[in-house]
Amino acid sequence: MEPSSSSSGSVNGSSLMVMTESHSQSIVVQKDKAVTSMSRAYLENKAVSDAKSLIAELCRQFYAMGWVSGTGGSVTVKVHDDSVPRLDQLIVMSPSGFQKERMVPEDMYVLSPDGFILSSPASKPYPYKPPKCTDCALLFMKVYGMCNAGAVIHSHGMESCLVTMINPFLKEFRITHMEMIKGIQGHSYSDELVVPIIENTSHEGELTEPIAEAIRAYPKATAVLVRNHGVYIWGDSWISAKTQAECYHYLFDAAIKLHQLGLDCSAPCHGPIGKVNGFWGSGGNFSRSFRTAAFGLDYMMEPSQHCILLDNEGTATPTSFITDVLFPYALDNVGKHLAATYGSKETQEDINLLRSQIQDDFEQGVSGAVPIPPDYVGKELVIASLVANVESMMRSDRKVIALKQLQGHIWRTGFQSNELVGVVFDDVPEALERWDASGIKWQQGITTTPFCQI
Ligand SMILES: CSC[C@@H](O)[C@@H](O)C(=O)COP(=O)(O)O
Ligand SMILES: [Zn+2]
Repeated sequence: MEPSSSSSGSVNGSSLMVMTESHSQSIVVQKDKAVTSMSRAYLENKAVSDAKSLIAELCRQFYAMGWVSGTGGSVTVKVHDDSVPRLDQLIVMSPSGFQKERMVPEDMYVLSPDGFILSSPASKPYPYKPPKCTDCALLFMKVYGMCNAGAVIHSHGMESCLVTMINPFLKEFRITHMEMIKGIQGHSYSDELVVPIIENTSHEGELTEPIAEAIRAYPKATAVLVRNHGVYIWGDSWISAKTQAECYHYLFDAAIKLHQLGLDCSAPCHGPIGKVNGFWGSGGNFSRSFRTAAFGLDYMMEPSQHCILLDNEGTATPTSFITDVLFPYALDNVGKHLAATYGSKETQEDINLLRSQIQDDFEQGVSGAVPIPPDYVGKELVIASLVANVESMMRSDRKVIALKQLQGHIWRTGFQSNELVGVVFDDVPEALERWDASGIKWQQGITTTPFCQI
């Protein structure tokens, strides 16, 4: 095998001059005024050659799994060196247009931490093309920079492509209640895993900014799907990236198969998908999975024949508004609200409902229920015990009408006094106006919080 040669080049578009000679002891990278000297010995040390061998081995495995066939897909890892912070570690990338299962360590590129090619593979005779670093290099550098990753895998696995085609309008893949979700960094079994979907472009490099935007919008994500193309997956180390890639592919495959069975992977119960006037929705979770599609697909609705029923949480308004604003507001204001409206018919009805709920809770042994004293002990003591019960119910996220009704009244006061200001997704007002103009009926389908109108 011919030795690797050093060469000039950059994958990040900055000016660069690399001065190398095959016998020299160091490689000098001059970009603008900064000059970096890199020992040739360091570029050829064991850690670098281990990283090159690792990529060759991973590509053979990924080829066998159908992730990198037809030269598609690509892999990059950082050169592991305990003494160097991850952001300063050298980077190894696979070559472009190369049959992945036939790659050897000498075919790899070595890049500086900021994306300058420090070492290129030697040319090979016809019918090989002149060597070129992977077209994914810019994307890989972006992921390294934004996510402090240790490795990135770009897969063309069929499941990662098909899962983006089930609904061409969806901008997210969502799945929940699958054991393999635990394999994704920061997720547990019952979490909802959300993977952003970006649109494909003619050239791989043009995906760089859309991927960066998706990473900014989904800080928890460790993968981005590219519609009709494949997926980018990263992790702290090559082991983490590989493990997650296996889990992601499993979950994409599961979602496709569940869909074929008419089942919805984004609903906790994985119940039947409901068909809504020409496009698929899901039984219990239509709005979350399909919010993007729903707000864009009104041309499929026939005026006056149907009504769009909108959920609030995650559909019209971000879930974070409910969890971070509305719930804390109700918690903070329950005592104040009860004290201010204690004598009103509405609040007395709320209190009666709570009394009867708490009575049931006692009988059924629900923990956290605090006895409510009779009225004659005085308003203050009654309110104190009501507040304790409401706090306990909210901590356990109880879905009982007694709680929801009281919360609704507290939020109504908050909206009326402008202490609360509603938030809706950007596309909601425009969609509602369009539906109104087209005669399409719509309704906010809030059953448990009737007064929480945004
Ligand atoms: C089947 S060719 C696919 C390529 O155009 C690209 O999508 C890809 O993933 C691999 O790019 P490469 O430059 O060969 O590393
Ligand atoms: Zn690709």
